[in-house]
Amino acid sequence: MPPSSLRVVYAFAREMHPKTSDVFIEYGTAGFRTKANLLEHVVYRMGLLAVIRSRVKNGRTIGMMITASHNLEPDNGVKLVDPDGEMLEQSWEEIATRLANVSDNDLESTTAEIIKQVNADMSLKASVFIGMDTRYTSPRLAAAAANGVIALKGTPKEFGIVTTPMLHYCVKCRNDNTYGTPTEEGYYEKIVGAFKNIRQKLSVWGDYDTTLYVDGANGVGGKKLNIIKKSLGGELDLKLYNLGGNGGKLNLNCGADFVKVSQKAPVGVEHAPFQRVASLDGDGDRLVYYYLNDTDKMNLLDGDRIATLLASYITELVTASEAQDIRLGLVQTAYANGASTAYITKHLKVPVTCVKTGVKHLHHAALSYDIGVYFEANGHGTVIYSDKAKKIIRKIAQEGEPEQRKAAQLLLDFVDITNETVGDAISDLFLVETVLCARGLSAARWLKAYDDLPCRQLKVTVKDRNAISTTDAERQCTAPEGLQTRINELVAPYKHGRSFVRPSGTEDVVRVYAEADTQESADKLAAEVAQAVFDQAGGVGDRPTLPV
Ligand SMILES: CC(=O)N[C@H]1[C@@H](OP(=O)(O)O)O[C@H](CO)[C@@H](O)[C@@H]1O
Ligand SMILES: [Mg+2]
Repeated sequence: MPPSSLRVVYAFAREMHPKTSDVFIEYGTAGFRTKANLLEHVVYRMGLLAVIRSRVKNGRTIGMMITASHNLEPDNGVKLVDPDGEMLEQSWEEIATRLANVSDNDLESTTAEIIKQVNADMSLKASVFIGMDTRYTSPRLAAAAANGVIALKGTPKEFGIVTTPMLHYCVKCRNDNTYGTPTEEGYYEKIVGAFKNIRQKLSVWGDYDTTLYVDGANGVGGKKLNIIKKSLGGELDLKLYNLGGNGGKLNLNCGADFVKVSQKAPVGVEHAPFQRVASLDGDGDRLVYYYLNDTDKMNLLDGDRIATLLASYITELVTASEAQDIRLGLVQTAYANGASTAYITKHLKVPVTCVKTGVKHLHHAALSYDIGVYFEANGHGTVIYSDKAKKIIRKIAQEGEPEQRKAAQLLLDFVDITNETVGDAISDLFLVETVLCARGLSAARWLKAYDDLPCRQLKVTVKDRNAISTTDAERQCTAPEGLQTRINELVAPYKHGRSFVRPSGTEDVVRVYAEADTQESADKLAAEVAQAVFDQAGGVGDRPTLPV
């Protein structure tokens, strides 16, 4: 593109999407995320970057999702999706951060530098898919994103309101047409179609009940399930709550993050004793289950439970199909409940890898297995199957003995229900429902697999959260000096005690995690560690207090 026309682009940027704040913003665990009114120039610039990225990838499609996931309504964010539907390559996060923070005056020269640095051929075509969540600030930001794409002569395609995983799926399909059709309808056809297929092969038995309550977090996931619901026939009877009507506010006292962190039932959902409820987050990429018993006690089935359920069913099918040479493994983070890790290694006898927080790390580690199941405890995860594994299973489904064929065919449906690009609440919900149905399980019986260790998460506000450094998949703290020694001293007296701290990548806080043999102990240990963080890492505001 000749420099004169680029000049017009930057003049337009200054005029239409000026940088109005000097607050430094970083491409974090899940892209840029902050107050929506600070983001317009960032999103416009990510439109520019998406075009450059598409050209570096020979014109393959890149995705842009406007969302702040489980954050409250005033926040928003943007994340980029790479051509295979995975998160943006990590080495580009620093480039994204640089471009987002330069002054309007330096935007032109910095963009030129980046084009040179990544060796982008700006004469190539570029394609960018743009999706957004239901926040009222999203349409304006999506328009800024499209303006950025057009500015560098890329072609934007706007998907309107979609879940984050739907956008990942569409990007993958656009670049690999064997995966499916790159539209919302194509997503329903593949994922919901495979669920209906598998359910016709399984009979409803035992304690499984086809009624499922859903907490939609007043976000996009519930809205999409409302569309899907009509096509499910009698296979699954969805009762949907928190669909965004009746004044329900996005993620406010509801949704997967609220349920997981507070260990409380969300508002806006009717409850019946022992009725299982699936709770989604605001952009439909996280899922947890829970039920209340007859005394209204909360029983949570989180990402660790979903991972173990899926891994054990896949193992069962792989064994029944007699597929040889398929190595299944599970990936977790330090937030995984210690009891789940023990159950996976000792009972399921499946290897476990522990990685840093953030789906990109889990996804990456899962790639080293033939079948990799990865979940964050908060319910974000999926299963990925290598080409080798798929090929072996397909062959058995066609050529195996009848019993082997049957198992392999079920496994192929299971693969098709899975959104392999990224954690997906809707796809995961259909996977969980498949396993519960196949095994005749109620939520209460599902919970019996193992007993979670009581745990607690707290947040501490400090002057600079990056003063905290960690190692060993975030389980050990290397700075500030002395903090890890203090944590070790605090943990020592507790039976089954474990605690770690790390700076959040999405909020300006330090997160504290603790588990122990009783809830009282976990709460106390978390508070003690929070105090240590406050004292030794520059706490601001009120010092955390111990539970009374
Ligand atoms: C403890 C926790 O749940 N952390 C979440 C949260 O990251 P933080 O870096 O902890 O803020 O948001 C991420 C993006 O959704 C998610 O990947 C991660 O698991
Ligand atoms: Mg999310």
